[in-house]
Amino acid sequence: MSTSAPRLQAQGLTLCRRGRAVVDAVGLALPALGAVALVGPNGAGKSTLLSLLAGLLAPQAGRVLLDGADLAAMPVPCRARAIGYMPQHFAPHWDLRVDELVSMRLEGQQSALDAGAVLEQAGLSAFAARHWSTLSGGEQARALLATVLATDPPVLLADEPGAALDVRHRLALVEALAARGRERLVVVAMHDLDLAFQHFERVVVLDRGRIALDGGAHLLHASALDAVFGVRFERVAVPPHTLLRAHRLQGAAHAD
Ligand SMILES: Nc1ncnc2c1ncn2[C@@H]1O[C@H](COP(=O)(O)OP(=O)(O)OP(=O)(O)O)[C@@H](O)[C@H]1O
Repeated sequence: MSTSAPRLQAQGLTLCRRGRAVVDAVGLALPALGAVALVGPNGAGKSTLLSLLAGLLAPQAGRVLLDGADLAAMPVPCRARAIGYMPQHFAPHWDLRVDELVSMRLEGQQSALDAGAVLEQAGLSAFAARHWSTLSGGEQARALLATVLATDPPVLLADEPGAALDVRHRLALVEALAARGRERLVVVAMHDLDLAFQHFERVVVLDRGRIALDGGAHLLHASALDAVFGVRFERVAVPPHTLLRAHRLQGAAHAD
């Protein structure tokens, strides 16, 4: 991962919900190039942190800097061009055709591709004339990601983009995102720890709103990983990788 000046930076980022900090004084420096996986148990604050980094939520304390400038003070169109955001759930108000929806999302963005080309690249041409609501969750996710990628944002923040994908498409997606990290900054919230450690050069582990671990594949061996997820991980050597097999802790309840 590059050591140049951060492209995106979180400083003391805090957001409270129902009197509890769900993102708690998070500091993070993310360079212009790199693929970062954001992992953590359910409710750890991954989606909230991504929304804060995208400027979609305003923090109660702290700030986000994009190329050193305060994101909150930046006009929304500038943010929208700089930061591509793929939400966990996307349901348009209007049930448009897939090609209409992709066209609308490309409007005003500097994309060299039109909707037809975006859908073709994603292997989704056959869905162009279908209404969005008739696509499966995985087909929607693939169309959405292809659309976001077509706008080529310097920063891409994706919230569990592979959650609805079958194993082949999930692998293709993770490989594409990791490859994109060689040219741009990509931050992906995800649950699959094996994919995160195998494909992403940096893994940020969030626990109850705080960064518990932040580093490369060596974190696989950190005992803190077991504590964060409330399981015992068996490290299984499958050269060249180490895979994690989770075992439930006997007789110990993990506090949520
Ligand atoms: N609108 C809201 N109102 C109240 N609490 C919220 C709201 N949105 C999120 N939360 C709470 O904030 C915490 C963090 O939620 P967040 O969605 O960021 O977690 P996450 O790590 O993305 O979880 P998951 O892996 O389950 O998607 C959770 O405890 C959640 O219940």
